[in-house]
Amino acid sequence: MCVFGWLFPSGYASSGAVGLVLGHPFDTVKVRLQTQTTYRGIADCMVRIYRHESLLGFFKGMSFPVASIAVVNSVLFGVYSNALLLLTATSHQERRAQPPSYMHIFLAGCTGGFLQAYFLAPFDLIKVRLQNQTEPRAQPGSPRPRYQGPMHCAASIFQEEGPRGLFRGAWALTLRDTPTLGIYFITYEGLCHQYTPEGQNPSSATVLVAGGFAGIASWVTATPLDVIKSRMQMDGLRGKVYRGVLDCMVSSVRQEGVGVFLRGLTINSARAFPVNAVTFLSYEYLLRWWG
Ligand SMILES: CN(C)C(=N)NCCC[C@H](N)C(=O)O
Repeated sequence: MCVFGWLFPSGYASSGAVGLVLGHPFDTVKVRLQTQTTYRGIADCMVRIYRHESLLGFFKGMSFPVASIAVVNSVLFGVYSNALLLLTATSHQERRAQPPSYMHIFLAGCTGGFLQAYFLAPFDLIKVRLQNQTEPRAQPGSPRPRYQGPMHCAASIFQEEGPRGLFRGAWALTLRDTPTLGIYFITYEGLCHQYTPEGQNPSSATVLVAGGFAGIASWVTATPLDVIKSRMQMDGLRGKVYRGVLDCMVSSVRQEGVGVFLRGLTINSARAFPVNAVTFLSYEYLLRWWG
């Protein structure tokens, strides 16, 4: 069953993409709050984006995440399923009767998170750079944004910062995703186990609720490093140059206090529920069809 993650990414593409499109406006507000200090809060940021950039401003940088979701989720869920298979020597169906230990679930989730971070890094970098462009849609005579679109952004980063530039912030992203994806899968499997009769598959309602809470639990714990990751990805563009993840943490705390680590927490959590409810529903159904 475990090759399904690599063989059937189209299921992830359609289901994951819907959640991603719905969640993108929240993601844009979160990224702006984490990297720009001019906004006074969620409402101020939303009003200013709407007034200055129109509704389209909320959807900046969306195309690459939508185009890459199938690959990123296939790596994450494929590695997770295969790691669990290696650790427990049981198939998905057998695991309903013989649930794996939480330690195995955590380790498999961390492995998935670690490996997916490298596939996600360049797409996430381009997304964050485009989301941070505050120029309204190009009109004759108006100033043009630095990046004209995702391909232009990728090419410019490649030219200006070299191939390694496309992986700016990848270390912070790996530190963010490795433990938090362990938490993600533990929360999901734990809630499904709790609310499903012995030996049965969880109902769709259980999957949606468990997936939603898994998203919230993982994003709450991921937010501090999410702030650092977003700042590292914007590094250099606005003059500040961090010497590494630790330097970024120290200088952010010095300038803005420890509260800086909570930037975007509320909006991250609100976005996490629907996006991850839909993601886990597609994961469960793909496993059952091809499991
Ligand atoms: C805390 N983290 C990094 C995660 N839970 N990641 C996996 C879920 C990713 C999903 N597409 C989302 O954007 O929420």
